Amino acid sequence: MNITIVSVGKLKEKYLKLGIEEYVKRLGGYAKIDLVEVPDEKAPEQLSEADMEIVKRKEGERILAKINEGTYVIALALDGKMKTSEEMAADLESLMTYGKSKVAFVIGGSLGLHADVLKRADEKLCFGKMTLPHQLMKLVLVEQIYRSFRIIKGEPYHK
Ligand SMILES: C[S@@+](CC[C@H](N)C(=O)[O-])C[C@H]1O[C@@H](n2cnc3c(N)ncnc32)[C@H](O)[C@@H]1O
Repeated sequence: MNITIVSVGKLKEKYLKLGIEEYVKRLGGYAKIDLVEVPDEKAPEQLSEADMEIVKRKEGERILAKINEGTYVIALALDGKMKTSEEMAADLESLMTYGKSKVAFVIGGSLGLHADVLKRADEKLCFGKMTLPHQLMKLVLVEQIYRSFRIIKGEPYHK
């Protein structure tokens, strides 16, 4: 499976970089993982609704430019569907079974994802009701993708 994770903004914190690199390395035996970062749009604290829409739209256009046709898109969103790790593994396995071997996970910037990205998405996935910073979200996501492959392969993984 070819997995792309498209996220907004550059990952700066070393501890997150190291954690993500570790899981990407572990995933190497199961899937090809590409991490794509698109530039974030500068967004001052006080923005009108119209300005927020502009920021999200610009970031959204950059995200969509990185997604090829035929790719199955999973947008990470707070109003998405919550799954257990076993359900996520089963869903990834059925995507592979039905020939959907290119999957892109998309993580929004500080204002979230634009409606156009959500429209392009085949599903929306939620990791719980709490908002995580997008860079930490990326670490949690790669760990869960790794866990999914361990579950798919029936390999031991601490609970
Ligand atoms: C800081 S959050 C943005 C919060 C923004 N207010 C919103 O409603 O989307 C940045 C991104 O991280 C992802 N994210 C953060 N927490 C999440 C969660 N619990 N479940 C799924 N995605 C999450 C989403 O992709 C979100 O767009």
